Amino acid sequence: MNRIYLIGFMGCGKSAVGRRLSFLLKLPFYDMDKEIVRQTGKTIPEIFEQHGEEYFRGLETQFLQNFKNDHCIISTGGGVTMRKANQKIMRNTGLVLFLDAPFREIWRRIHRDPNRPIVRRSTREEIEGLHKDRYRDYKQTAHITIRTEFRTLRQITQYAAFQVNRLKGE
Ligand SMILES: Nc1ncnc2c1ncn2[C@@H]1O[C@H](COP(=O)(O)OP(=O)(O)O)[C@@H](O)[C@H]1O
Ligand SMILES: O=C(O)C1=C[C@@H](OP(=O)(O)O)[C@@H](O)[C@H](O)C1
Ligand SMILES: [Mg+2]
Repeated sequence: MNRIYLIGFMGCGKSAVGRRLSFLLKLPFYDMDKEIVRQTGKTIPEIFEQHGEEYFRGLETQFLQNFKNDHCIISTGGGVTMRKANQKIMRNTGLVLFLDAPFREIWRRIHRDPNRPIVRRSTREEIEGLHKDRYRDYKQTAHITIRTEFRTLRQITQYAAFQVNRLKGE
């Protein structure tokens, strides 16, 4: 339980909250997407275009299987819960926080972002369907669900830190 994983749909705030939470809790921060970009030397869109989504999903699992650091915060990619093996690794090696943001807010944040290949190739309806399809996996993988609606990044970060300290008995 030494790691803190942030899970949730694209645009829910995993990377933004993860960075802030690492500062607040004085823990190292890793963004899974950025680690994959660093390891491959390719952007996420390039990996999708050159190797396909399934190859990218394998890189996510490899990251979780090979990652050795403890006492850190890891912001995952929004699709990491698609594989049960990934769910199991996260639940067994850390505290999993699900950032549960409303779809209309998610769409406002991501619909123009060129760095999310799944958004670029999909309609709003398809992305909303993906959000619905993945919701149960997020809930089942998480130890704690944090609803982000009507909360600022600062409030979400402080609440996440409170929950982490509460569960760690500090
Ligand atoms: N609670 C929030 N309030 C306002 N903006 C937010 C909030 N959470 C995330 N954002 C913004 O939304 C965008 C997507 O956030 P990001 O952390 O990249 O999401 P994820 O890593 O979950 O895909 C970023 O520009 C981020 O600053
Ligand atoms: O939801 C997904 O399948 C994905 C989410 C992305 O990360 P963010 O959730 O940080 O956007 C990134 O891993 C990739 O584009 C696939
Ligand atoms: Mg992110």
